[in-house]
Amino acid sequence: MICGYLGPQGSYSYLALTEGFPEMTPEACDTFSEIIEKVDTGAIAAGLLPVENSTEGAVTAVMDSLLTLQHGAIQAEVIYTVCHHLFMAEKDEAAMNTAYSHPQAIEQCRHFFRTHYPGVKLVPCESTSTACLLAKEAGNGTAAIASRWAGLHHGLKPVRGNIQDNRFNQTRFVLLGTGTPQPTGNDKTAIAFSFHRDTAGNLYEILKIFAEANVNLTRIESRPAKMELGQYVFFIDFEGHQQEPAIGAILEKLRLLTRTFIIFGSFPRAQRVLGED
Ligand SMILES: O=C(O)C(=O)C[C@]1(C(=O)O)C=C[C@@H](O)C=C1
Repeated sequence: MICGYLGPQGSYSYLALTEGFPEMTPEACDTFSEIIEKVDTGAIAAGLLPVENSTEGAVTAVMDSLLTLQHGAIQAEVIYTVCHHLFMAEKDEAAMNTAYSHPQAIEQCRHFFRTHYPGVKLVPCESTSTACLLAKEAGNGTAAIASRWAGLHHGLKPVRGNIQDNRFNQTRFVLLGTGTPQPTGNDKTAIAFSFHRDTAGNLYEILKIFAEANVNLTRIESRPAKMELGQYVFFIDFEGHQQEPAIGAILEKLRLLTRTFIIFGSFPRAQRVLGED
């Protein structure tokens, strides 16, 4: 089964995919929206996407792209411990003037650079593994923030290890595919919705439905609806599976109260944390 991920090889998406789903054949993609589109059209069977990080919060590009999802559904989730390292083509710290990485990784290491390399310019690029290719190509003075695996795989020299600002740095990924996995008794459901009008108590009414059914929410986020200032799309993850009658009843009530209403899927909760070395 082919599974798309944010490439090239060595990105955290790649590491989470190969450790979490070793039976899949990884296919490198350039963007998160490309992965979603390919799953939706059936060009690939599955895709792995980072959705949130314990330090930096939501991966907003993924959330926005998920709103376009048509046929795909979340099948599973994995949690990966992200441990960043600093690499250069030649180990020459004094010459370092630029460091490339994915925007999420840059934010996860910002304090480290302010403290240790305040003069180094942090430049965002498509992924942490693209950063390795850029550092290799540019050579002198250019560094990459990436996993140890990626840096060594792309032939770079390690400069500093464990540079993330927070020792506890985990990213949660979801596996997109098609169909709905069977309930396991320990599942989560992910949805998004918007409201018809901006009126008092909208969100309260939704939260009350969950509270009265005694259903625990595991995540709540909002993103701009990108239509008008003050209009939002809400993303909620909660415990339970859409095929359980109590959860099905909640979803029906929500559908009546909302404008856009998307069920991203019901899937088993992550059982263990990957990437611990
Ligand atoms: O650039 C990568 O290595 C990715 O897989 C992307 C990504 C992200 O978007 O959050 C994945 C995990 C880390 O939090 C940093 C970057």
